[in-house]
Formats: sequence, structure tokens, C-alpha cells
Amino acid sequence: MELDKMDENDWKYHGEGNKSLVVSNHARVLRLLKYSTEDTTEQAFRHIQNIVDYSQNVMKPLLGEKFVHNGEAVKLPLDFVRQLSLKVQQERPESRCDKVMDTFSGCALCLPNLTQLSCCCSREHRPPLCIEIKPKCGFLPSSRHVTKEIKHKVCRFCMHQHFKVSSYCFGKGHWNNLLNKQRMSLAIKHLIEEPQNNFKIFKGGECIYSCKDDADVLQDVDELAQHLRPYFLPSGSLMNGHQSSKVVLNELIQVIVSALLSSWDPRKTHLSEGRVRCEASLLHRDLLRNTNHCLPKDCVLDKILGTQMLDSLDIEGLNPLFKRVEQHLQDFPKERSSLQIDGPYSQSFLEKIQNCPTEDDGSIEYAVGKVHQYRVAMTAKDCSIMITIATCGEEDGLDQSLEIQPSKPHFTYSVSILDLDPKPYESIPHQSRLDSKIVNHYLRSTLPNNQELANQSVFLGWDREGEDCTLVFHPV
Ligand SMILES: O=P(O)(O)O[C@@H]1[C@@H](OP(=O)(O)O)[C@H](OP(=O)(O)O)[C@H](O)[C@H](OP(=O)(O)O)[C@H]1OP(=O)(O)O
Ligand SMILES: Nc1ncnc2c1ncn2[C@@H]1O[C@H](COP(=O)(O)OP(=O)(O)OP(=O)(O)O)[C@@H](O)[C@H]1O
Repeated sequence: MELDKMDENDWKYHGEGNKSLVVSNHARVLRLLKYSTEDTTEQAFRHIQNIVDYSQNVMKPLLGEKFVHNGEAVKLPLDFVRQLSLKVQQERPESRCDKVMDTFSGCALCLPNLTQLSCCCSREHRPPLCIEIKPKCGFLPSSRHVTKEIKHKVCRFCMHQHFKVSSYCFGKGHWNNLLNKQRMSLAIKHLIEEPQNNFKIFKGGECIYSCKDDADVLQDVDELAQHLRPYFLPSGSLMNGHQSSKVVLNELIQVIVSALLSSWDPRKTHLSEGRVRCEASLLHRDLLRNTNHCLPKDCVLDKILGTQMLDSLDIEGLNPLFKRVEQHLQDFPKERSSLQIDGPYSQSFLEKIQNCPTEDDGSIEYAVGKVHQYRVAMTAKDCSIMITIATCGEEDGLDQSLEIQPSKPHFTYSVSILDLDPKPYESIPHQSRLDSKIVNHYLRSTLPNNQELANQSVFLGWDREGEDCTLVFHPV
């Protein structure tokens, strides 16, 4: 990419979240942050470089080399950024327009366009399909610091949804709690039927299925099936419209499940029986009771879950340690940098996480290690997964090929994790207050009567080495 020859006409609006707006060309995306214009260019560049360092040195070792693309901080011509901002404005969903993209610093994060496959081998030249899912966290905490019994019964995610409904900020569906292929498939089926803001599907890099707020995006499952038909049905198929829609959607679901559970070593599978589950997941209680729970080791879900579980103390156990760090920083302000409170996100930051004592020995090292672990877990609880697939012939000899059934076409695929930004140290007191509000609200208003919300949810969950966990696929 020649930075001095950037032309806004080569880039198009791709999507956005709370913190950033993304534009794409075929091979790359530029992720431009939405944040304070008070920052100087140097601060803005540092901020983006921090994101790159954090992805590369902290999240990549934890989540796996093959899933994480850290990207590169770039400095773009200001004129290009301003023109780009004008160009994309009309494409932005209204709900995101309360924030503006940074047009002052010219700094951005350049990443591979994960909706495309870098080695697209498809002989039939069908554009790749990409499915994006945001897995949230809903495992029940086992920390002895938890004071409210309800937190051992209902996951924080479910309680948060109740809180959001009451705060009028709930506009999206969600799915949580995942066990085995059968339940995962069922959950994905529900997601497709009612996408709300749960997931997105891209074809050839274009978003073709998403939440209502995204303009020009399909809402009709049959239309989606039309898009998918060439990938999953032989060209001469005589099946009628409705039948073929069902078949192609089922095939899509199988591909998604296979990619999510794919592991380098299929022999390594966690098999265990569950103990306690989120009580809000009423929808599939019978299914939960009657299934074996397995999650292949090293699959993307296992990696994300393992990182989410670095939040081992719960915010209730973490908050006193945060206060210990604050007190220490007041007494020894110069230690802020050696303790790496605001980074740099280097190898030694990761070591502080990995070498944190297992028991509280009263040290500042323990407190800082736990605070860093909590922040990393928060990042893993807010990331997204992108599964990109393309059809290929058996003769293509790919490293990663998904075989649904031997007679069906093979797919080559890649699985990536995105949105791996550091969560601010300063947000911990807010998280603590929010936790109390969420739990109190749930106890006050919804316990006797929470059937309705629970029924809207699709719960997916699993166990990991005997621990009861839930991973929640949530709005993207
Ligand atoms: O708090 P949550 O669980 O609702 O997560 C927020 C996300 O909401 P979601 O529930 O995924 O729709 C929220 O996503 P949306 O704006 O809803 O797309 C952000 O990702 C937010 O992170 P940040 O403050 O931008 O760093 C997320 O906040 P934190 O991860 O900082 O808590
Ligand atoms: N490397 C990429 N390749 C393709 N699409 C991407 C890439 N990075 C981001 N996107 C798209 O842009 C959207 C917004 O990006 P991202 O999730 O990083 O924003 P965010 O503001 O950090 O989100 P959040 O609201 O979770 O904080 C994503 O949902 C995804 O569809």
C-alpha cells in the first residue's frame, strides 16, 4: 500500500463498532478510531501502536498465532482521511452516528481483509463467504469472592441483558451457552432465523446479511439461501425453493460448527459432564441435561474461553486488588511505568500475566498480575470471530479443508479473531459499579418473572476440563 498515493475511491465503507470505523478494499481494511480530537498525532499513533503491540505480544500468544492478525499502525494523508470520512458518512447506520471518526490524526490500523481468503483457490471463482460472530462470555464464576448467590446461578451476560432492557439500550438478540454440535447447530439456526444484531454474513467482502440497522442488507432467509445455493447445492439440483433453502442453510450451519470446533489435533478433545449452569438458559434445559459436553482443545472457542477465564476472581475479588494497586501508585507514582499499568504491551507484560502468583501473598506483583489478567479477559469477552470459507476441489491439496460429508464439495477456510484492543485500566471501578447494578437489578425486578427474556435467547455452552462454562455468541 503506497501511503502517499491513497485515493478514497479505492476504499468503501465496511462496518463499524463502538470504537472504530472500518473501510476496505479487496485485500485490506483500514480501522479508523473514533475518539477524542484532543489527542495529538503522536498520541493517536501511540494509541494505535499500543493496539498492535497488545494484539501481537499479549493476545496472539494467548489465543494462538493462527487466529490473530495484529496489523500495522499507519499514518495516512489527512486529505485522504477527510475525503473518506465524507464518502462513508451516508453509509453509516444511524445508531452509530453519535460518534465521529477521527479525521485529525491521520492514524489508522491496517489489517488484512478477513472477509477474503488470502489463498483463494476456488477453481469455480465463487466469492468467499464470511461469517462473523461475537462470542460473549457467560460462564458462571467459581470465585470464592462472589458475595451474591445469584451470580453462581445466572451468568453475568444474561443479567446484563435484563439490565440493558430496562435501560432502553437493548436492541439486539443474543445467544449464549454452548454445548455440543447439536446444540450449537440449533443455536446457529436460530441466529439465522432472527439475526437481529447477532451475526453478519459477507459474500466476496460485501455484507449480505446482518442486523436491521445496516442499510441494504438482506433480512430474508430465502434470499440468503439463494446466495448460498451455489456453494452448497449441485448446479443441477431439482429441489424446490423451500426445500433447497432448508438444505443450504443446514449445510452452512454445519460448516460454521466444523470451523468453530476445528482443532489441529482432533484427538485432543475435552469431554466432561457439567455441574452448574446458567438458570436463565431455560430454553434448552432438556437438551442441556441430555448431552455430553465436548470442546476440542485448541479450537478457536477453546482458546477464547481459556482467555476469558483469566478473570478468575470475578470483579468482586478483583476490585480490592485494584485498590491495592491504586494505593501503591499513590505511594510510589514512579512505579506506574515499571508495573506497565498503561503498557507498553510487551513480552514482559505477558510475563506479568503468566507468572502471577497463584495465591494472594499480599504483594503488589500479585495485585498487578490479577489486574492485567482481568483486562485481558475483558478483551476476550468482547472479541469477534470471523470464519471465511471458499469452495475448492479435493485436488487443491489445502492445509485447512473442511469436509462436511465426503460426497459434498470441500471448503477451504480460515478462522480469525478480531477486535482485540486493550481495555482501559481506569474502567475497573466502572465495571465494579456496573456489576452491582446489574445483579441488584436482576434480583429486584426479574427473578420471579424472567421467562420471557430467557425464551428469546439461544443458549450455547460447554464444559472445559470439568469447569462449567458458557460462551455466548452475541451481537456483532
Ligand atoms: O459491556 P458489554 O458486554 O455490553 O460490551 C460492550 C459491547 O456491547 P455488546 O454487549 O457486545 O453489544 C460494545 O459493543 P457495541 O457497541 O454494542 O457493538 C463495545 O464492544 C464495548 O466495548 P468498548 O467500550 O467499545 O471498548 C463493550 O464494553 P466492554 O467490553 O468494555 O464492557
Ligand atoms: N480485519 C478485518 N477484516 C474484515 N472486516 C473487519 C476487520 N476488522 C473489523 N472488521 C469489520 O468491522 C466491524 C467493526 O470492527 P471492530 O469490531 O474492530 O470495531 P469496534 O469499534 O472495535 O467494535 P466494538 O463495538 O466491539 O468495540 C467488525 O464487526 C467487522 O465486521
